[in-house]
Amino acid sequence: MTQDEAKALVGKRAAEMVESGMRVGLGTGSTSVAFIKALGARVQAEGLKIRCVASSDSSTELGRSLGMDVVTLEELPELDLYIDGADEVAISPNGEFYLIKGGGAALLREKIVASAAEKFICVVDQSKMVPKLGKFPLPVEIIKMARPLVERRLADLGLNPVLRRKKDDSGPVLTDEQNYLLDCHCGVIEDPEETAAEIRSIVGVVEHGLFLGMASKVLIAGENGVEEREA
Ligand SMILES: O=C[C@H](O)[C@H](O)[C@H](O)COP(=O)(O)O
Repeated sequence: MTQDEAKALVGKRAAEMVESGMRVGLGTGSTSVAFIKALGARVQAEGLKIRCVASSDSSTELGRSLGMDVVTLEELPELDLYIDGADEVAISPNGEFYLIKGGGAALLREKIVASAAEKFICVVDQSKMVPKLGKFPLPVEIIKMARPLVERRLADLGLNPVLRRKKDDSGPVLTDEQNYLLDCHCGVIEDPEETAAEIRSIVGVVEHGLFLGMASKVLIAGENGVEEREA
């Protein structure tokens, strides 16, 4: 199975978990695109009645293009379910899911929408499962003018921050909230709770990509189909 096939499979399985009447948070990234497409297909084929809030402008546009009712968090402040991908998933010593998110620059809105939901189901392919977080650079969203200060503080913590630039190198990536991203090449994160607290304490940091204990279920697509794991 290719990675794209795995994403399509897990996206479809997640879409099957949505019931009519639900208020649903839409994630961002390629796995979430597979989920949103599968959910849109159900809305069109079955007339599923759902209302959604999306975690990025791109997911808002995709959902609406598929005929889904995508509104703002102001209009729909409480959600039943949030479904989104991750860049890495590890299991903490006490059985919680630890995630790194933000590879698609949407971590801030993702954390906000996930926090508004009663339940967060994470959808990944097998390649995202790791024993410990940190191979994938940890994204940190920062206020633009604070960059020199935050970079220095993150470097002092040994987190090796690098400003994320556009693929064509025409300038820094801006998030939907018009902030910069620093990707921290920290290597293995031994204590994610401590790292999260250290990063959070730096003035100018808006949010970081550690989602600790937020997802209650992870759907993992692999050669044998989709495995479900509960926290
Ligand atoms: O900012 C983006 C998100 O956190 C994505 O959910 C994450 O990067 C995973 O994306 P993908 O499903 O494309 O691997």
